[in-house]
Amino acid sequence: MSAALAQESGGHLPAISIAGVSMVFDSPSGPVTALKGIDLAIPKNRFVSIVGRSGCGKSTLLRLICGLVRPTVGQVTVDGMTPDLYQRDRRFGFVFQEATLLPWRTALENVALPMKIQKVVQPARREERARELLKLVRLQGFEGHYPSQLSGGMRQRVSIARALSYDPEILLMDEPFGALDEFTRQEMNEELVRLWQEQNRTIVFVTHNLAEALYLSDIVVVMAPHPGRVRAVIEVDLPRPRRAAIRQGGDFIARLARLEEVISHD
Ligand SMILES: Nc1ncnc2c1ncn2[C@@H]1O[C@H](COP(=O)(O)OP(=O)(O)OP(=O)(O)O)[C@@H](O)[C@H]1O
Repeated sequence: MSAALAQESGGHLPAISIAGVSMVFDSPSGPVTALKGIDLAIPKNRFVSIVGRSGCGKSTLLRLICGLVRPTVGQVTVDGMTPDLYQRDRRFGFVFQEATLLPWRTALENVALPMKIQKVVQPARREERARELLKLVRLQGFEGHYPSQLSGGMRQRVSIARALSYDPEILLMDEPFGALDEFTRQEMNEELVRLWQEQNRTIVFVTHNLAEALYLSDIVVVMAPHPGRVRAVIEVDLPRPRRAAIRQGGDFIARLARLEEVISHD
């Protein structure tokens, strides 16, 4: 466990513990070491971003956390259990870069669907809950719209509402705003900060955008490539609640410059 993060978790069981993890993939040109010697403890209810150059293993780390792949060496535990068990018992919420909505279902139906498939909410409550969630992401009035009738930002809001539908304690987000224009991206950042502040959840958020990582996070994990490893774990002690204007402040700009320096240290 990283000392900084262990301290951050106040000595309690972290939400996610990654201990001595290495991940080697077979490829036609030989083995690829995607991750090497990763030790990381992600505390409960914190917003943690993972940043780093392309190919440094950010997505692989997320896939290990949710049990989509198993480490070659080392151990991943989520709330004290294996990722598989956690996924079966409690479930992660996922949001990916592309809003993977079903085009033939309305926004309301897309949000309600996981509750139906996973039978986690009483049938009579599903529609009501889907409506509440769409309201939470400020999409009231768009319940009957199909994905093709929504903007990219709106589709990502539907994805977030859908990920929250079965009330996951841990939300895994892989470049969720990467395909959005800068203005919509900042708007979505503010929405996510608001949502996170209203609800207690652990969020692990992968991004290439350092300003986004700083603005959103309590902790930024900086990774380095070849092989993928943790270069630094940075605590972001900017006050909360955070408003968009904080990005123009000297404190924020100085932190951003330091973060850029750490990343470009290859
Ligand atoms: N299934 C796989 N088979 C072989 N190699 C893989 C596989 N998945 C990932 N890799 C390799 O592992 C390394 C890390 O990939 P990963 O996608 O985790 O990086 P990333 O930091 O998320 O990259 P990006 O920022 O470009 O999305 C890369 O060299 C990639 O080619």
